[in-house]
Amino acid sequence: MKAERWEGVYSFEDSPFIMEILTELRDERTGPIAFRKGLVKLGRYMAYELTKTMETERVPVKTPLEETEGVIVRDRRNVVIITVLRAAIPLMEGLIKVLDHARVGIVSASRGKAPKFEIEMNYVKIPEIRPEDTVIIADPMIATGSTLIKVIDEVKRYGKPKRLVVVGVLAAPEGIERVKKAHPEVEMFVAKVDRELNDKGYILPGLGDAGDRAFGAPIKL
Ligand SMILES: O=P(O)(O)OC[C@H]1O[C@H](OP(=O)(O)OP(=O)(O)O)[C@H](O)[C@@H]1O
Ligand SMILES: O=c1cc[nH]c(=O)[nH]1
Ligand SMILES: [Mg+2]
Repeated sequence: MKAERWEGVYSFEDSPFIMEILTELRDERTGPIAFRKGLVKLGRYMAYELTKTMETERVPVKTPLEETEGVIVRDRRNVVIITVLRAAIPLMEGLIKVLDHARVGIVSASRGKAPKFEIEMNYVKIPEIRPEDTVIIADPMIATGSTLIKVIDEVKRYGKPKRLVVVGVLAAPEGIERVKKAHPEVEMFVAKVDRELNDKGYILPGLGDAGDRAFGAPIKL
């Protein structure tokens, strides 16, 4: 895990396994089945990395032979995962394999076209957020940051957690800047910080439209 140039922002370029998964996700030849599987794998591995930043507790444990000392990851018991539709569905599936006690919130967020990138958010189901909770917002792409800012604004209405963490695949520097400006306390864990955005708001080199790659492009009726 590598600290980025923004406080509380981390990437995983030093993890060959995460970089291999990212490479497969980027590859235009990767179809939806492998793309979804890649997101699940990445979610699981990033959750495992996240547990290294969580509070632990030493506990007594009795083996069949004698008593010894064990460990529990205390914070793992108090997790809320917020899944940002659509592309975060497989990412959440991976995260919850490690963070299996998690309560889950679902929000829809659909980004409009450039240059306004208005966010439509019309489905919001979020559980109560308690002071001991680590809230993990799962969204694979942080591009302009507009989606994330709107989701965090909404999440904060449900309570003040111990930690507010974003788990994503790729982030653009512009998006990180905007999110950190709006919500400085947010921590961000992404596989990689990419170069820039193009004029349509896509991350470069990126992986394309994460929702479409995972589930197929929707049609307008
Ligand atoms: O940082 P931003 O510029 O706001 O863009 C990022 C958002 O774009 C994608 O969602 P999209 O709106 O394409 O919805 P989808 O997952 O349904 O395709 C992605 O999953 C993020 O939620
Ligand atoms: O590159 C991008 C930017 C926003 N949303 C995506 O799915 N991909
Ligand atoms: Mg999309």
